Amino acid sequence: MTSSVGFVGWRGMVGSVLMERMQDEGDFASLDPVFFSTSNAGGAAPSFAEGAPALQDAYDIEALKKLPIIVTAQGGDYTKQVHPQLRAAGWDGLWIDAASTLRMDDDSIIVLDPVNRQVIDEGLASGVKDFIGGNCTVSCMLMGLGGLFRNNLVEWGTSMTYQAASGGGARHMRELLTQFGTLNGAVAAELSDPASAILEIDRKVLAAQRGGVDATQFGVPLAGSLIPWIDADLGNGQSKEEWKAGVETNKILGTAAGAALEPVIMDGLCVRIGAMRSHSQALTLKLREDLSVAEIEKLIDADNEWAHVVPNEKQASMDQLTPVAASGTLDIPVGRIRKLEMGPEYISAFTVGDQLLWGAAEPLRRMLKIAVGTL
Ligand SMILES: NC(=O)C1=CN([C@@H]2O[C@H](COP(=O)(O)OP(=O)(O)OC[C@H]3O[C@@H](n4cnc5c(N)ncnc54)[C@H](OP(=O)(O)O)[C@@H]3O)[C@@H](O)[C@H]2O)C=CC1
Ligand SMILES: N[C@@H](CC(=O)OP(=O)(O)O)C(=O)O
Repeated sequence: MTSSVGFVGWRGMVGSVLMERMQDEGDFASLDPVFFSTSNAGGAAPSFAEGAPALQDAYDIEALKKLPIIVTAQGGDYTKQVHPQLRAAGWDGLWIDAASTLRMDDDSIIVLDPVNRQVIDEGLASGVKDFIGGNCTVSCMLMGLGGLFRNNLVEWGTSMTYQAASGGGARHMRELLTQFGTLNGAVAAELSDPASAILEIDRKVLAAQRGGVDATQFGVPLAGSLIPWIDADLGNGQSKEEWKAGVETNKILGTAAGAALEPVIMDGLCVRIGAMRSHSQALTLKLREDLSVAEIEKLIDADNEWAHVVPNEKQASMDQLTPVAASGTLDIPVGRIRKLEMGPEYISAFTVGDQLLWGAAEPLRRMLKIAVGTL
């Protein structure tokens, strides 16, 4: 039997990756998809969905209401506007969403099934209707280090992130490349002359960064630089992206004082860098026990089929622990694992994950399969 599912936001960054994964995995075979658009109602459904009706208006509550499941990667403004209207109209279908809007609501679940399948199953059984994808860095961290978090071994941690341009969306990726092009163009003549002075090249690049690059999306140059702030300013010195690390980690794990998993203190600094895709993070973890590095590596490797340990060696780290290596794959490499000088319970780790896959599209894809009973 096939299930009717409405898709909103299917042509954006997260949505495109989701559609690609669903095609690769043959997911549409068990679905009757209905595609919505905020900008092109009446237009043709995507070519990969043979037989799907024309695009419907994503703001048409009556059309949305007919569907038992809606999957959206349209963004937070859309969720803010449409979700309450749908619920007020009596719709009690499943809402599966990439946006952060509903994540911390009491009656929503953050989905990351390799980490919290039990929470998802219990939620479905008890009538929860809103299933929301987690923040990209949090989801990638828990996929990589689930073996420590899920065994109640982490007392606290800091996550210092290196987040790619793609976290901002398609226009941000394009702007980064345009900026690199502008900088290259500013010194093209000097670069082609091996005898030209490096200080002159450096001066011209800096002049272009300070005066000549298009920074409409990022607000400041990112090419050849970085931006040590992501998402809103909470007014207490913390960015909203940094706040998510603590609250979402605990919500996904279902921690509580006295429960099987104790609350974990997570905080850190989130930084945008000039990588195209895939978010990286350097972690400092205070463990509850003094485990050997070999035991730690074993737990990480054994937790799920996508996390794997990269030996803490120079060449392996350079080859396997980068955005270039991780992008486009579901692998979550975890490396640079060693005991820190602070004491035997303090370890470092470095992990990279494609934030458009495990950080966004894949948990939604899998949640949909759980909802229709195929996972
Ligand atoms: N980017 C990331 O790494 C992550 C994003 N998220 C969340 O997912 C949600 C969607 O993010 P993201 O996919 O990056 O957003 P995008 O901006 O890429 O896409 C959102 C919508 O923009 C519209 N759109 C307008 N112009 C274009 C265009 N030229 N190409 C494609 N779409 C266009 C489309 O709607 P329409 O077809 O109706 O016109 C599309 O569905 C957000 O809530 C975000 O916070 C979550 C985790 C990670
Ligand atoms: N904030 C992330 C991307 C994102 O959309 O996150 P969230 O879903 O938590 O808003 C980034 O900029 O890299």
